[in-house]
Amino acid sequence: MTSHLIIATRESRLALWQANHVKHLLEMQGHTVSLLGMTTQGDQILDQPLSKVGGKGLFIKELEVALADGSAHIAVHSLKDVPMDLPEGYQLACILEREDPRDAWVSPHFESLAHLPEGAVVGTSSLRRTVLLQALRPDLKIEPLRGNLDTRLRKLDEGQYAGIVLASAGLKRLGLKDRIRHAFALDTMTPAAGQGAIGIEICADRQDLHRILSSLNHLPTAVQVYAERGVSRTMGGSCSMPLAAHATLASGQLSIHATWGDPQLKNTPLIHARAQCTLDTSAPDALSQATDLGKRVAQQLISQGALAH
Ligand SMILES: NCc1[nH]cc(CCC(=O)O)c1CC(=O)O
Repeated sequence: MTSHLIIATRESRLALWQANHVKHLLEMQGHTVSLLGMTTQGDQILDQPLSKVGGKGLFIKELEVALADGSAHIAVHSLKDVPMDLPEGYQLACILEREDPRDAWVSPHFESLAHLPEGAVVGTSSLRRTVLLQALRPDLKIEPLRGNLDTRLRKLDEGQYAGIVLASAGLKRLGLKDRIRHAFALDTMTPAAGQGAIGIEICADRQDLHRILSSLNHLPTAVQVYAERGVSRTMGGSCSMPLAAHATLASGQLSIHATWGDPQLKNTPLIHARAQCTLDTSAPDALSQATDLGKRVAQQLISQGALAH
C-alpha cells in the first residue's frame, strides 16, 4: 500500500538536501511525499557554541512537535545531531547508508595542518574538533565558528580563519567536494558518533510508518552507528563533551575506536580505547550487540580516567 507522507525538515541547504533525498527514496517505492520546512532554535541561536545553549535537542524539538500534532509524519535528521535518548514517544525508524564519515580540512591557502604557520587561527565550535586539533598542533588558535555550511564557508572566505574543519559528508552532499583539501585520518581526527549518517524519526506508535521506512534501513551503517552511539550514551555524551567514536564493519567484525578529551580543554592527553567483536548483522539483536560494544569501549575510556556525565 502506498501513502502520502509529509517530511518535517530544517531549512538549511544540507537539511533540505537530506529531506529531498529521503523524498526521492520514498517516491521510488510509490509513495507521494511533500516537505514541511521549519526553523528550529538551533538555527536561530548562532552567536554561541551549541555546548553552551543546550545541545543537540535544539535542532529537532520543533520537528518532533510537528510529528506529534500530525502536521508531519517523519523527520529527517543528520544522525550526529540526534540526542542519544529521544523523548518518550519518539523513535528512530531507520538509518540510511552513510556518506563519508571523515572530517575535512577546508582552507583557501594551506594544503594541510602541517602547512599552517605557528599560531594560525582555525575555526570550529566543536569541542571534539578543538581537542583533536590541539593534540595535533598545540600552537594553533582555535576560534568559534557556527552557522550552516554556507555561512561557515563564507566566514572562511572572508579571511577570518586560516582554515576550518567540516564534515566531509555535508560538503559532498551539497556539491562542495572541491572545497575539501583532504579528509583527515580516522584515527587522529576521529569523527563524532553517527557523523555522515541520516536518521529518520517517527512517533513510536506509528507501526505503519515503521514498516514503510524499514525498507530504507541500511543495516551495516545501522550497526556501526549504534556502536558509536553506545559510546556516547554510556559517557552521557553531548556537545559539551569532547568525544569521538568511529566504528567499521568488515568480514563480520565490528571494530570501534573512541577518543575522549578533557572538556575544560586543559592540556591533558587524549584518552583512546578500541574494541571489536564478531557480529552477524542478520541476528535479531544485532543493534543491541553493537550498542553493547560501544558501551564496552566507553567503560575502557572511563577506566583510563575519562569522566562520564
Ligand atoms: N553539527 C552540524 C552538522 N550536523 C551534520 C553535519 C554534517 C553532515 C553529517 O555529519 O551527516 C554538520 C556540519 C558539520 O559538522 O560540519
